[in-house]
Order: sequence, then structure tokens, then C-alpha cells
Amino acid sequence: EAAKAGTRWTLQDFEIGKPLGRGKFGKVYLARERRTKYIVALKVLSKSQLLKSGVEHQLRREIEIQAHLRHRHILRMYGYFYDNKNIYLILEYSPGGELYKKLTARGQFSERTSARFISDLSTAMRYCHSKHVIHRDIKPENLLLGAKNDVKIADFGWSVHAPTSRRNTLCGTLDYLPPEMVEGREHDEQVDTWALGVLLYEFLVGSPPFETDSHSATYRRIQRVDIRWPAGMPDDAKDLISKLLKKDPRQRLPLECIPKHPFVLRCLRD
Ligand SMILES: COc1ccc(C(=O)Nc2ccccc2)cc1NC(=O)CCSc1ncnc(N)c1Br
Repeated sequence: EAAKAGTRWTLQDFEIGKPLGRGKFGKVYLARERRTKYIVALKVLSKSQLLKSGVEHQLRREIEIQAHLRHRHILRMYGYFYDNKNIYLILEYSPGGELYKKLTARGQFSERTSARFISDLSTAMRYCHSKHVIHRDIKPENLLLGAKNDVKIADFGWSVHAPTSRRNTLCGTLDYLPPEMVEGREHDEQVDTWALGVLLYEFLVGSPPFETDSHSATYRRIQRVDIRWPAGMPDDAKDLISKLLKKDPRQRLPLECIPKHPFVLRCLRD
């Protein structure tokens, strides 16, 4: 794609297709660049809404971060442009759609699929951490699927450079946040390792480990790392999840050990 620096895109460069879904702060459409016929996902962000939500600095930081990220399991941002009303993000189109819809439809993923996703996500996170980028919001809603049912991390709305402490109030679910974040303490890359543990549990079980019907109850269960294993959860899966969901960030399994863990090796053996 000719999205080189300096290309000044306008809406007229694209044929807009069907809506793809709800993205953060805006609608996303299938689109085709007229000259190259390249298929993309075009995200339309309303400037007034961004300003009202006070996230324009987050978006600016994200655009900056995304410009330097190139990884097969991270959704690409090819570029952006704006007009007087909106900001448009030119994104990689992910033909497999939203992972959480598949997870909801199926109830849970097979061990093999779960192992492949978590192993691929650990390589994408290692790549981000090598650039001192932490995601801080890894959850099924922010994951997409490529043409080969390969997982893509798709939304860096909360990414920052490590180490940091959260400034904005927590919105949405606490389910994926580690103890250090729910307690508002300083946190670093290890928050993403914790999230991979929550994700693996949710892929295998169909719901996140600390889910309850109230914020405060979830908060308590996260602080106590109060995991309840469903009957029949294999020991190697429990072992991997337990090594990721350590209260002390320094004790969490290093990301590079995930692809070599017995659970992953057993499930990806063909
Ligand atoms: C690199 O992907 C992003 C990068 C940035 C942002 C974003 O809005 N950041 C942001 C917005 C406001 C404030 C601060 C950050 C969002 C995405 N991604 C998305 O929104 C995913 C759009 S849905 C979709 N995309 C492709 N193929 C499909 N089949 C689908 Br469905």
C-alpha cells in the first residue's frame, strides 16, 4: 500500500463499504482505496466526541505508537487523515472479524485454539515490550481474527510507555486488570502478562476467572487472586494460568516461556 509518510489521504480516495462493527469512539467500515483497490478498515472518529471524552492525547500517542509497530499478530494502522468533523484511521482489514463474537458463539475455544492464540499473543506482547509499549487492555473485545483464523491485537486505546501509573479512571470491566492496577499502584509490562493469564482462562472456560456481578466483588477476587478451577481443567493448563496470575508482577512467567510451556507444547503437537 502506498501509505508512505506524506501521503495526504482524503475520504475521496476510498469507496466505503459495509459497516464492520463498533470500534472505540466510532464506527468502522470496510473500504477500498480507489487507485490500488486495496481493502482496508476505515475507522471514523468524531472529533467532538473525542474532545468531549478528553482522549485526543491518547489517540495522538496511539497513532505515534502504531506508526512504529509491525507484527503479524498486531493489527496495522497504515495511516490517518482528518476533515473538519472526523479523524479517520486507515486500518488493516481483519477478515475473521471479532474474536469475542466467536468466543460467545462457541462458548469456549478448544485447547489447541487457546494454546495457539495465547502463544501468538505472547510473541506480539514480547515485541511490544521490546519497544517499551505496554497494552494494558488485552481482552477478547480488542482481538480480531485474520484470514487464517490468526489472532490480531486490534486496539491500543490504553497503550502507554512503561513504567507508568494510570491517570484516567478505570472504565469498563475490571476483569482483565491485575492487582497493581486495580489498587492504582505503579505498573509495568507485567500487566500484559497477567492479562494473558485471564485470557487463557476465558478461552478455555468461556468466562474470565474473577467475574462476579459487582465491581467490588471482582476487585476483591483479583486482589486475592481467587481463582476457581472448573472440573476437568487439565493440570498443565492450571499450571500455566497460575504462573501468569501471580499477584507479585515479578513472579509472573516471562512471556518467552509461554510458547515452551508443557500445556502449549502438548496442545500444538500435531
Ligand atoms: C490498530 O487498530 C486500532 C488502532 C487504534 C484504534 C483506536 O480507535 N484508538 C483510539 C481511539 C480513540 C482514542 C484513543 C485511541 C482502534 C483500532 N482498531 C479498531 O478499532 C478495530 C476496528 S474493527 C475491525 N478492524 C479491522 N477489521 C475488522 N474486521 C474489524 Br471488525
